[in-house]
Amino acid sequence: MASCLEREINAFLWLSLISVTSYLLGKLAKIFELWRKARPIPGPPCPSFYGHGGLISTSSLTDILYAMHKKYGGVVKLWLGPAQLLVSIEDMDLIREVLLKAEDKLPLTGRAFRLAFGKSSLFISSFDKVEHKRNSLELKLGGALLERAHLIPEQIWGCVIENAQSARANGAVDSKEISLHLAYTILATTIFGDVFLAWPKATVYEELLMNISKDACFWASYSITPFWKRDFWRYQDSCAKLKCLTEELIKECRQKCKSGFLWESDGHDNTEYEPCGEIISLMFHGSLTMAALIANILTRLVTHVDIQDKIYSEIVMVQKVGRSPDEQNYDMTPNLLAVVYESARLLPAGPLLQRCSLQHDLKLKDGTVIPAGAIIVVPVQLVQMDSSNWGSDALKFNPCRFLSSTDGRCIPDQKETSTGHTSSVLKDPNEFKAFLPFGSGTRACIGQKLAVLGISSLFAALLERYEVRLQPGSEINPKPKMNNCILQLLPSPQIVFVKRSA
Ligand code: HEM
Repeated sequence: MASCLEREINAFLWLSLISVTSYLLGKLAKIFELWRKARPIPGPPCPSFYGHGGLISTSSLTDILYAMHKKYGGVVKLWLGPAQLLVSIEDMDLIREVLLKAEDKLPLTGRAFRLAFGKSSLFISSFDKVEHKRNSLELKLGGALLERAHLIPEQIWGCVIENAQSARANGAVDSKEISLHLAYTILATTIFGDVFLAWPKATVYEELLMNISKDACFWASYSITPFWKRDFWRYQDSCAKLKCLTEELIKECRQKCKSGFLWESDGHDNTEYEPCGEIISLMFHGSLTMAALIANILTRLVTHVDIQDKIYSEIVMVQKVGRSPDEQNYDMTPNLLAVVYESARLLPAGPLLQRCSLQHDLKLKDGTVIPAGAIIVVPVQLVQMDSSNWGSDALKFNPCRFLSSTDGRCIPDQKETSTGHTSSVLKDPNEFKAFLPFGSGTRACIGQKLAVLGISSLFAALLERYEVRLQPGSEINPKPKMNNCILQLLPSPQIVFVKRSA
């Protein structure tokens, strides 16, 4: 009896040993396979078993990639660990191909959103799981919601500015703070409509969202969720409160407006549709990215007063012609839109676009094979400031590059202002292969149109009423830095909105 039991234990132990060993051997085989496949990709030799991790901890990844691309060409590999390969693509011919073919995203982004806001079918790794939701949301964002973003009542912006200025003794406002508030108001009013404008908890909601956005990347960076940390639970508590408020707002919207836009199930599956996580994720990503762009535009306008004056002339011109409310101002205000695009070019939302192909190796037309699971990045900040893509003034703020003019100029003159005709025509930004602030390909931003229209309508309303000036003594030479996972100009200048005379 005893020897029978002994034999069974022995058999069990052998089986366990064999399964653990084959599992480890499988893992090892995968690592060797990855090394073999990665070998032809150019890149610096690995300094240790742990790869180039040490290099990355001492300087910014963008700076490292700049040096590596200069030395090794348009495709470069770096090892972040023995089994973690990063491949950076700077070659313009390959970028669009990669962004089209590499359909998945890194799991970390999805993790940050899931940890903060719960289940969402947007901002997740696998393209297969996100494809349907992307398509249906893109339709909604490009239809009725786009119109709402364009038609936000202009008086709202007056109230926002006046309240912000009166809260400060010297009347100057911090450009980053006001931009966050403006972006949040555009997006929330677009998504929730008039219900949001009358909602008494809008300020509390904004504070919670902004506080959470400061910590989201930090808590998601833990590979094991830090349940033992008190601050983590405080963070989770704020996330739960935000979720409750969102549910409350959605409920109110459902009651007050019969046709919701984002919170209706599109009938794709029979499972109960849960819009909360999705709406908070959109509010989170949209508010932060739009705020960064608004702050950037404000900084450009106070430092390029001539351009600000020209945009004002353009807006006056549009008023003279008479703008109908359902008209989208794409062809009416080319100079304003050129400023929006040029600001987005010089300061994209993040320094890198990231992708991966979870299941399959990626074969590119130049013969490069990127192994499945490798982290693929496009150093968008480098690409958008590269003189070989943008000419010798690539580092300069020059909105004219997005304009073509029948007479060779790009800004309206006195005569055009009085007649109401402009000779400037906005070029399609997609004509520029190296213009990627909203990404490109299968996982490109689906909010691009909404963001551009919302922001240009905002600036049309603001500049019509106010002149934006730099507060004397405020720092005007900010450097782009990563803040809450978004590239921003820090420190943000103090600005004053001076009311124009009637
Ligand atoms: C200035 C504002 C914005 C910027 C600069 C921006 C930028 C980006 C970028 C760079 C990506 C990744 C693209 C890629 O990997 O190819 C992205 C993804 C995304 N954006 Fe935006 N975005 C902005 C506003 C918005 C808004 C207002 C919305 C919606 C309300 C939105 C919705 C999305 C969604 C859903 C994705 C994820 C797409 C996916 O993973 O499949 N974005 N955005």
